Amino acid sequence: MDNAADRLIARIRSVGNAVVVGIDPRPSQFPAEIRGRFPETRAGVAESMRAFSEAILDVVAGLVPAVKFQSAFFEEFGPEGVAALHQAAAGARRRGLFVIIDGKRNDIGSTAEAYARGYLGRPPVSEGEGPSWDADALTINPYLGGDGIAPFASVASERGKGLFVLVRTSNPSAGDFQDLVADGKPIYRHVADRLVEWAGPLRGESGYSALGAVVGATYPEQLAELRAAMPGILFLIPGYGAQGGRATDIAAGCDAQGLGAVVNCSRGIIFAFERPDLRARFGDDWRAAVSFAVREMVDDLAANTPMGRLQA
Ligand SMILES: O=C(O)c1cc(=O)[nH]c(=O)n1[C@@H]1O[C@H](COP(=O)(O)O)[C@@H](O)[C@H]1O
Repeated sequence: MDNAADRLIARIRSVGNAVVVGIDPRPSQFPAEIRGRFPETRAGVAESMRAFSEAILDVVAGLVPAVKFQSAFFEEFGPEGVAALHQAAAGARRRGLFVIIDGKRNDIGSTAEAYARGYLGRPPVSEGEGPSWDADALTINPYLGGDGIAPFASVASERGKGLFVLVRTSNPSAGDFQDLVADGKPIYRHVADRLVEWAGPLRGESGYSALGAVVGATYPEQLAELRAAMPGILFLIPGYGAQGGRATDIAAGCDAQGLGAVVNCSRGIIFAFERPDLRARFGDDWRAAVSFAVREMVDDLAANTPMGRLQA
């Protein structure tokens, strides 16, 4: 079974950047062309989310290595929304993208097993049935400790899948609990240190583990501290763009070759057509604005972080 970190790094090398396009579909912001096509019923909005996601995937496939689907926006619309997520994730895989489902799941070990089988493995159904979700990677929450992580790590190892564990989140209240000091170090450092232990058995040929960490772009000091404390751990870095994180803040999250991190941007890319400068430039061609925003982010990261070395 191949290793998810190796697979993601191979895609990063092949496209020359480590941008993750975040698909966080907010229907009220969809282009009129898509909004006008579907009724405002639950099923209609879910259909519009599928159509919008597919259009974004058409634009970004071949430009970036990975996409991250924010499950919340799909779950909001019930079973129809979840079905739209399922179809969109399958569409991303068909286009050769590495698919991260952002569900921030976890629970007690025996329940976590079901999440792990569901998102990354196989449910107990007859052989002819495929996996339920077949994501390449899932975001998970470490609050329950080691027995909540173990089932995910075991399925990830068996099935060549990846995990991103919340270590230092990007939100304003991140420090409420994560910064509390226990036994001489903040909680996020405890999580980081345990994660390094959990990640060891999932290390791939690239030197990076399939068990990675979520570290926000909005706390650059902690990002640099965690990079030094967590060699061999891939970082999923959200917070670029709409939350204020800049490329210069992210630079310390990479290794000397420009590897070691993938950088998510959701609103800043998928709704780039709302920007007055891009509206003036591309008019109603909203896909062109999205494509421009991806290239702009790639260039920004290449110019201001070691990720420029990925283009060599
Ligand atoms: O796990 C995540 O992806 C995540 C962790 C975190 O600390 N901060 C964070 O913003 N995210 C997610 O990353 C995305 C950020 O979206 P934008 O702010 O629109 O780029 C959203 O889907 C968030 O739920």
